[in-house]
Amino acid sequence: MSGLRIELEDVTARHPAASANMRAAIDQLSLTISPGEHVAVIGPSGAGKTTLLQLLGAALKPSHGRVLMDRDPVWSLSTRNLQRQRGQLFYAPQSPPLPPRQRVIVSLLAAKLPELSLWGSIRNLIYPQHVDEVAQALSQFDLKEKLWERVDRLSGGERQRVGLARALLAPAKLWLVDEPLSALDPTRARQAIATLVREARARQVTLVTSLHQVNVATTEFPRVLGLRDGRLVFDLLGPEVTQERLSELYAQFEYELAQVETPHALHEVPAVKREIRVGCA
Ligand SMILES: Nc1ncnc2c1ncn2[C@@H]1O[C@H](COP(=O)(O)OP(=O)(O)OP(=O)(O)O)[C@@H](O)[C@H]1O
Repeated sequence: MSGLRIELEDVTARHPAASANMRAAIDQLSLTISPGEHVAVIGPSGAGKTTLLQLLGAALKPSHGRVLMDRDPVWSLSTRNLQRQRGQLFYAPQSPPLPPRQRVIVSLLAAKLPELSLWGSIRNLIYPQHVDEVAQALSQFDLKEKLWERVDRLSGGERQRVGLARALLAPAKLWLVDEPLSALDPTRARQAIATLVREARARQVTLVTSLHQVNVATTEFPRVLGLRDGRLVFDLLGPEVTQERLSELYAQFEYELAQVETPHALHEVPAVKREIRVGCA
């Protein structure tokens, strides 16, 4: 399966709940992402990173401009064809909405739904299939022992990694991953992103990830987009993202940049920190 080509043509977007006097969340943005490309999106809080991923995933309709997937303008497609296009995407939100009482295995199998028949989907809920495939995906994120665990008995970091492991099961040509490292300590974060990038490359899928960890973006991703106030400040190769460029992008938000761990600090992290445990039943 090869990756999806995706284009934004002069796109402006507002959230339906945003007040009328608020600036557009994405403002006149044009962009082409080639099949199989790996792109990181960085920028201060509120820059529009999540909104950009929602636009790329045809989850938010632009108020102006066009979104094209494999050259098809998605918002001109019939409902059926739009659904078919969406079936080619995998979207991992920052906090994966995993049903609390569900087993991890069932949560991962849900990612396969676009390729399963109705009967296959129902059967999977009652008698989970593809156990080896799910175990393999979990082991990539060091979670193999959690296969039959309930989702609400996982830590925040484990839930986030389960959310990422779902990508490996999805029959998708485009992975859109929103801040995948927010609940992970630096060591786990580095492992998780390396796995994501490696598996995306092996499958030739297009990967777009928003990140707060600037050093991870510039070292792991060949292309880095700098977003601020809904506008593209830069579109550069990873090594071209200099300190000056970052200072410009994060001006007045330097404290966000300061919180991002440096590659040097990464080596100093001695061990995996405890991850926050949430929602224990
Ligand atoms: N559901 C929503 N309703 C109304 N406004 C929204 C909504 N989601 C985001 N916005 C607004 O759109 C703008 C861009 O938000 P977005 O979440 O895309 O930024 P971000 O770069 O992902 O931020 P963060 O790094 O904090 O997650 C912000 O001004 C935000 O307040």
